[in-house]
Amino acid sequence: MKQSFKAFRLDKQGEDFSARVDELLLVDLPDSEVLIEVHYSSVNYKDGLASTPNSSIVKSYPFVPGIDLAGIVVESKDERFKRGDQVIATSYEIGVSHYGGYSEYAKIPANWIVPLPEGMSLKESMVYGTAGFTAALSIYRLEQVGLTPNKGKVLVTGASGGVGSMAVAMLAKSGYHVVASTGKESAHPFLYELGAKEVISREEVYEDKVRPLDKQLWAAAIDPVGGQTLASILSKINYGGAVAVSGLTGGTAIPTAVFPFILRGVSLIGIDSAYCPMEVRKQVWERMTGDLKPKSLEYLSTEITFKELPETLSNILNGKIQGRTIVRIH
Ligand SMILES: C=CC(=O)SCCNC(=O)CCNC(=O)[C@H](O)C(C)(C)COP(=O)(O)OP(=O)(O)OC[C@H]1O[C@@H](n2cnc3c(N)ncnc32)[C@H](O)[C@@H]1OP(=O)(O)O
Ligand SMILES: NC(=O)C1=CN([C@@H]2O[C@H](COP(=O)(O)OP(=O)(O)OC[C@H]3O[C@@H](n4cnc5c(N)ncnc54)[C@H](O)[C@@H]3O)[C@@H](O)[C@H]2O)C=CC1
Repeated sequence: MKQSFKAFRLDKQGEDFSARVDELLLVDLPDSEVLIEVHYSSVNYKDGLASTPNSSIVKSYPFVPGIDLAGIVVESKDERFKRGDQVIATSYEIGVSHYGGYSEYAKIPANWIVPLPEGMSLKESMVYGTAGFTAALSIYRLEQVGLTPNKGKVLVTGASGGVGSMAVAMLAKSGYHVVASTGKESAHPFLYELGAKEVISREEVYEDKVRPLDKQLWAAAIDPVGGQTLASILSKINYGGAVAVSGLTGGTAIPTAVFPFILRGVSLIGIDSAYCPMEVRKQVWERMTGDLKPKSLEYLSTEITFKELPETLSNILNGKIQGRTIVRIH
């Protein structure tokens, strides 16, 4: 093992903010049971937020962001893991208050680690990353309240992004009629290729007004956008349908009324990937190697290195990313 290693580190002293690749020592890492040689990480919207000077995500500096990582165990003080094991670590406090994946090495609490499922490579696990896990968890939760392909069309918003594109590909793989909504005309061929049956504009979901109830269009929706888009979706969901909301790229306030809930029995399901219980987490990761695995995972992702991180983190906040971006670390 090298004496020092590379990590993308944020620092803030007063008003001076910096984000650059630094040399770190093992003693710089937070003390945790499992030392991992990181092979891949990924770029999520939350990583973009974390890497801004006035972030609502990172509470203290210096800090290494990256909410996702996959790699090989170097040493472990916990008997559940041993040297050479291939593992995934996403969520919890990783990349939030615990040094994250943009680092050649990471020390992670054993309770936060998922063994790499059989049949999945480290690289594939990061093409999924938190975004893919969130899409899969959304499907899992919608199916728990009765969603099946014969119930009708399923809307996916923010469809060109990480959670959105993963949701389109996984739903299509499972036989759903997917309606993908995007603000980017250039993303239409990509979304059809992922398996969307229809691609619609953002305005076809929300234009400028939310009606208390509207025409019933979709059996369910996966919504990483939130805000007025979510309010509008709720008014257009079929009787007895459900919406799984995970994100806030379109805003945090939801100007809705009680009518979809009390007159159509619509359910609003909150999706949290960060503290999703380990038992459910493992089941969802297993499904991503099986029935939910899209036909071409590679097609969904772009690979970058440390060098391209600053630009990519800024681009994801500006809606300029298509699909998933993985970061090759080792
Ligand atoms: C991959 C996942 C995602 O992408 S999720 C989307 C990205 N996340 C965010 O944008 C959340 C960033 N956080 C905030 O903007 C704020 O913390 C807040 C608006 C959620 C609340 O801010 P406020 O200033 O009102 O209060 P506190 O920060 O002091 O928190 C109040 C209370 O809530 C607990 N809390 C804060 N963040 C989280 C969280 N992410 N998950 C669960 N709980 C959270 C915090 O600990 C406080 O509880 P307390 O019991 O008082 O400790
Ligand atoms: N609840 C949870 O556990 C998780 C939440 N998230 C949240 O989900 C959202 C998406 O995350 P990623 O897929 O990583 O980001 P992303 O940047 O890859 O995708 C975001 C998508 O939203 C679209 N978008 C941006 N502004 C919009 C608007 N005003 N109206 C409609 N669409 C808009 C973008 O064009 C893009 O397609 C973020 O808010 C993120 O914080 C992501 C993962 C886990």
